[in-house]
Amino acid sequence: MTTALAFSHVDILFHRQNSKAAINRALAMLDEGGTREEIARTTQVTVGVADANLAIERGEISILMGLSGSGKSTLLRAANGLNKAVRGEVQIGNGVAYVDLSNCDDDTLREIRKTRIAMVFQNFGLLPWRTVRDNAGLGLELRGITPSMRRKMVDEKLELVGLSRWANSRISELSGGMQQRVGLARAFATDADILLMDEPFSALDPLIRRKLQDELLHIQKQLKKTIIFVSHDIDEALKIGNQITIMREGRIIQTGTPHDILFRPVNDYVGEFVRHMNPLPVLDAASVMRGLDLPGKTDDGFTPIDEAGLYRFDFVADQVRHIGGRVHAIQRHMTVPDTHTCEIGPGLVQCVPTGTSLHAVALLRQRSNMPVLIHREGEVVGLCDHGDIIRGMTQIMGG
Ligand SMILES: Nc1ncnc2c1ncn2[C@@H]1O[C@H](COP(=O)(O)OP(=O)(O)OP(=O)(O)O)[C@@H](O)[C@H]1O
Repeated sequence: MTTALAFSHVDILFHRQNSKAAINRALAMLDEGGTREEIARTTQVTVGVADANLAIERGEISILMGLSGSGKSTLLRAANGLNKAVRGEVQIGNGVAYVDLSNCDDDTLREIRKTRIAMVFQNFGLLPWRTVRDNAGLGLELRGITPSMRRKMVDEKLELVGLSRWANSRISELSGGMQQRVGLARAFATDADILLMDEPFSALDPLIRRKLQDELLHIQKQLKKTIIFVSHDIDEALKIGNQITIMREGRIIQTGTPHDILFRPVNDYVGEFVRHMNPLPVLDAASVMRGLDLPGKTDDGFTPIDEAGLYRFDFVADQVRHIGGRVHAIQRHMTVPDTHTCEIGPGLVQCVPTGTSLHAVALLRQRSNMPVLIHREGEVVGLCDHGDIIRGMTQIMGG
């Protein structure tokens, strides 16, 4: 069971007096295809979310995107029961069974909110007079975690965001960007496995924002929480999301990977959203690689890997050989390599998983000065040389 949270045919409607009759009338109109405006005019009911279906896998970052009023926050708040679905189910999984948040009793809901889900708001609501450690531990304190346990949990997270030596400083002594990092540490310090983030970075200047996105990805790599993240910003969504959902007027228009949203938009509305995006960060090795003939398609049992035919891959010995006889060892990365930290010697052939970004592949090509091999679960399936990288980029950019 890998789904952490699933919305199934969820309708969330608002009526000032919470009139059942008005809401039922609005539901009937929804079913007949009535628009939000028609429903509001006839019944005074606001359609927050209509017929939302979305499954979020454990350990993924799922982004809700859309224009103002499209229903992002309303759907997010249904994930911790702050908004109740008037119809449909919001299922939260615990690895064994699912609980329907819109129909469970108050004790169950309270327990789930206390142990499973944490909400992170814009600017994180830090308390300036408290220390960094006490701010980062606020959520744990509210949950009644003991001071010694709290300290251990918080100090680990402060280390992850590089703020260990500021633990005893007051928030007001920190720069804006550092304060936001305390907020991130706090979000991740809770023992909740699901984080709901409502535009946490939206008020920040672009440079700090990009840095915090990097921090978020860095922490997430280690902690693997399930995150639902509301954003207005398609660049942010494509950078940090494993899954992106585009909403319009309360309805989900498309859900998919960043690649799907960018290259397979379901309609012009989604297409317009991504039209001005730079697609490069989303391209991965699999989208540009050349398939390798394996093994021994050639007379001598080797497969050429560069365009000039100087280097050949020996599938059996797991080596690359120059036609002059020189052997080049292969450095296999079983997970996507971090190009900031990994050392690449010239002449050492890099072999990376299919999900490695084109940007990383291009860097590895440049630093090793050798074509880059691509593997799927350990089996070499393709390669990227200069020509493949450039061809991939120009095709995507419409060249
Ligand atoms: N508690 C509420 N009572 C009445 N209407 C509500 C309530 N919460 C949300 N709405 C309405 O539901 C619709 C969706 O709002 P929501 O806040 O989810 O949009 P959003 O996409 O998050 O917008 P933004 O990006 O501006 O935050 C809007 O028409 C809003 O006015």
